[in-house]
Formats: sequence, structure tokens, C-alpha cells
Amino acid sequence: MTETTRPALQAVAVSAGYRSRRRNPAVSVLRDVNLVARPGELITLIGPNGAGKSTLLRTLVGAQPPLAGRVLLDGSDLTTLSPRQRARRLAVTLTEPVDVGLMTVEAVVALGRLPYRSWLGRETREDGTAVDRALTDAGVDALRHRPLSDLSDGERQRVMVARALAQEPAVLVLDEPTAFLDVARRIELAAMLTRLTATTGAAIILSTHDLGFALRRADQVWLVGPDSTVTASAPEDLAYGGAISRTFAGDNMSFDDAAATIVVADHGTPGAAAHVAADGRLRQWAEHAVRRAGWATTSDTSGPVVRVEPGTPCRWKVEGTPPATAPAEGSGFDSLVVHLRRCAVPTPEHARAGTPRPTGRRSNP
Ligand SMILES: Nc1ncnc2c1ncn2[C@@H]1O[C@H](COP(=O)(O)OP(=O)(O)OP(=O)(O)O)[C@@H](O)[C@H]1O
Repeated sequence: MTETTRPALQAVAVSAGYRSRRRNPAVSVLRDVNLVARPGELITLIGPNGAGKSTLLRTLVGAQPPLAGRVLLDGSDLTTLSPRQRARRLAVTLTEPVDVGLMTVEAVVALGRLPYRSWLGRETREDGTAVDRALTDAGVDALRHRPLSDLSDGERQRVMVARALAQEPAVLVLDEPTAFLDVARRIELAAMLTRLTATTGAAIILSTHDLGFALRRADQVWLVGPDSTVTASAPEDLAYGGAISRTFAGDNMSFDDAAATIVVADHGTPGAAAHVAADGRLRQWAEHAVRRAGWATTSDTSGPVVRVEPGTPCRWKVEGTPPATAPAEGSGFDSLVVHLRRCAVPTPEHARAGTPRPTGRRSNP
């Protein structure tokens, strides 16, 4: 993939929004959007609730016309393509549930071949091969004879991806495909989509609220900001440059680089921070416990230091905290969290109100 590769999908000065049936002015949700999806790229679309992700996706796939600008599919203006030409290049799974009655998984996936059928509607050998490949690629081959109505939400989600794959599209657009998936299925889906960009050369664009998923896997992130703009960039640039934090973090939140997620200072103030001295996974989970206790973690070793030794349960020792909190050692993360919470020194206001002083930051659950 190079900068000179012809875009699979392109938005040129697009404004996206809604035209009222009555003569009111159109409501513009996004303005002057310029985006390029290249073959083989995995692109994640993120943004706060109501920012305009679904509006943008619907505009990019031609489900609603842009208020201004053009969407180009493989160089051709979307509005000049027939539905059949469009469907051979662009596959979409939106969040709306699809009512397919008692159809089997295989029959639903075969619907993806309709843009290739002759007017007689006969299924060809190519259709069968494409359906088999889509079922395998999406990991739903074992479900092929089951009625779609019997499946779990996560299974159904994967079947809808298989149906889209059967279209053998150059661009695959998925609206919130991670919505119903547990952690393991999300990781599987991410691996599957990454594999598909390599094997099929398709550009895959998906919206998600899962920041970790969006940042870890994407070649490009499209970030819909609160100011009606969309920023396209490498995930690292958006995270490191602070755009993610500015978009998602409120007054008492910030972006945690290590966890690739937003952390909440729901009972915290800056100041209570500890350095964790441990290695590898033990350090990660010890830092998790420290943050759960309402403290921030820091690389600064001049303040409190939490030393953790491996074991089941682990042994811990806290150095440099106020003396009233002794004993400052124990075993197991539970007692470490209890200890750190007790270390909170009441501020005058909290002492008067009879509540403990807030300490550091807390990770999102
Ligand atoms: N049919 C419609 N007519 C007018 N405004 C709409 C319509 N659908 C959505 N909107 C508005 O457009 C804005 C963007 O909505 P959209 O659904 O695109 O956001 P989103 O980023 O997908 O949100 P979420 O993360 O909550 O799914 C919102 O203010 C919404 O109220």
C-alpha cells in the first residue's frame, strides 16, 4: 500500500447531515470532510455519542446523499453507479437488526451473491465458492445449517460480516461490529478483519466505541470531533498528540496511554501518586490495583513506592507513605488497595464533611 495507490473510497469536501422535508434549512452534522480509504487498510471510526459516526457512514455508502461534496468509490462518483455496480464494490452491515425469518446462516450469506446473479437468478459455482470462503473467513462455517434466529447476537454479527464478505467487495463498511461481542470475540474479530485486509485487499471501515480496539488494530483512525470535523491520522499520532484525550476526556478524565483507554478521576485529585516497583505482568496488575485504590501511577521514585514480589498471593510493601497507615506491607492486592485507600490524608473540607479525601485517579471499569 502506498500513497499513490488509487483510493478505494474517497470523501471530497463532504458535508453530511439531514434535509428536512419541510422547507427548514438542512441540519449539517459534519462539514468539509476529506477522507481517503486505500485498498488493504483497516480504518476505525471513533467519536463521542451523537458526534456523527453513523451519519458519516450512511453518507459514505450512499444510504443518504451528502449535503455537499462527493463520495468516490474506486474513482467513480457514487451517485453515477447503479445499485448493482455499487453492491459489487461496496458491502455494508449497519446496526439495524435484519429480519430474515427462519433462513439458515448459509442462505443469509448467499444473499451477498445477489449482485452477481443473472436475471434467472441461478446460483453458479463461483457463488458457491464465494459463500464457502465467506463462511470460513468469518468463522461461522460450523453454523451454516442453523437458522439465523437461533443464534446469539455475537454469532449473528459474524454471520452478517460473512454475508458482506460474500459480496467480495473492494470496500467493507461495518457500523459498530463489536457492539455485542465479548472480549475474546472482539479480539477474534479484530484478527479476522486484519487478516481479510491482507488476503482480500479490501478497505475495511468500521465504527466502534471500543477505543482499545480502535487504536490497536487500525492503519488509520477517523476521529469525529465535537466541532463537526473528522481528523484522519495514524492511531499513535492521535493518541500522542492529545486529540483522543481532547475529544473524549471530560474535566476529570484523561487518556491512559498504557491502557489505551480513558481513565476517570471520579474520586481523585492530583497528588496521590505512587511508583510501582515490579516486573512485567505483575507490575501491570499492581498498577491496576494502585489506580483502583484511587491513586495515580508515576515513574517518579522520590514519593511513595509500592514494591510487589511475585507469589500467589503476591507480597507487597509500601514505602514513603504517611506513618499513620502502618503496617505498610501485606499480601494480596485486596489488602494493598485497602491500605492505599486508608493512606488518603483528609483535606480540611473533607474532614469537616466527614468524608475521606479524594486521592488519585481511577481507571474506567
Ligand atoms: N434522521 C435524522 N434527522 C435529523 N437528525 C438526525 C437524524 N439521525 C441522527 N440525527 C442527529 O445527527 C447527529 C449525529 O447522529 P449519529 O447517529 O450520526 O451519531 P453517532 O456518532 O453515530 O452516535 P452514537 O455513538 O450515539 O451512535 C445527532 O445529533 C443526531 O441527533
